Amino acid sequence: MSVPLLSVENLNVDFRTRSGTVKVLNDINFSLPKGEILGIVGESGSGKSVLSYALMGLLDDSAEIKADRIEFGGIDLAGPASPLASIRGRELSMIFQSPRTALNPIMRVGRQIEDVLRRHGPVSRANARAAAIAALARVRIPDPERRYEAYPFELSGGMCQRVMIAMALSCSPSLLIADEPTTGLDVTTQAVVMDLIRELVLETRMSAILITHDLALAGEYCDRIAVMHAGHIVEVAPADELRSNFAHPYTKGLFAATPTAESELEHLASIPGSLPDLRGELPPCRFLHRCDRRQPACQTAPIPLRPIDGDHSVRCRHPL
Ligand SMILES: Nc1ncnc2c1ncn2[C@@H]1O[C@H](COP(=O)(O)OP(=O)(O)OP(=O)(O)O)[C@@H](O)[C@H]1O
Repeated sequence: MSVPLLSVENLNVDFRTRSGTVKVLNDINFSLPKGEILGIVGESGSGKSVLSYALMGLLDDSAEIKADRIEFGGIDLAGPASPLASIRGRELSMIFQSPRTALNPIMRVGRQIEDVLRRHGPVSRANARAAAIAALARVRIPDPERRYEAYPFELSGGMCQRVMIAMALSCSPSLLIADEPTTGLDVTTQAVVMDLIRELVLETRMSAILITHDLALAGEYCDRIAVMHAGHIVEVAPADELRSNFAHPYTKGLFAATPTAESELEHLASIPGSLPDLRGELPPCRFLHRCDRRQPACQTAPIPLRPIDGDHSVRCRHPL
């Protein structure tokens, strides 16, 4: 098997707060080959954004990050001399939800791209404008010379997200992390933005992590999907395998709650209960109190993510 672009082993993130330690991520393990799109899916509060911020080194000082290994392109990102700050924006890039708020409202979008190029890339002042226009053209923005001059408020939400993608890709990163990149966009624009991300991944052989609460979106655009619940990866599998052979009761619940072209609204089921409070003692299975398959053995630690078939792993004592 080829060496993955990113390997994460036993990543844990706690936050120190006035009301105690919040154990947000626990025993996170996954790897990402070159050219693959990995979806990270889970309901709100499951830890998807904290995971992406931890990988980007963007968590604030209240976060305590521990990992046995985070290796990116052969570089150790978990050690004390992590070069993360110097590769962020260049090798590792991120796009966020709400592109309009991520862009500077009083600066022309072309100049914002130029700034990124000049900060991270080998682009001279004389070439920056042409390079920024080329970056806009690459994300299929029509009439890029004219759009270079636009302010964010003059562009639609979909166009702003393309500008963000242009900025993120301007230095040809090896990994793009997209955190809910289509939130707030209408369905047609969502598809245009996701098609663009997929095309660019294929074109450049970069890898991508798509963070989303939308299992259907992940199923359509990702090669593999990791399902998160309350700070654990509870299941990971190739997208098709997950759809046809999900093994974790939480994944089953997520599928039952996900609309499809055929499903009718009244047949969608919500997942019972809510995420556990992440302060204080937590059971080894954080889904325990919501699960209709729980058994006494589910209270016995540890419950690791273990392979059940090829590239398919599950963290459950009593899988489906
Ligand atoms: N700075 C912080 N201090 C304490 N707890 C935090 C902090 N940041 C995040 N959390 C907690 O971490 C958990 C995971 O949050 P996160 O934002 O990663 O969830 P998410 O899955 O991305 O949700 P959403 O889809 O709503 O963005 C939540 O319980 C949240 O309250």
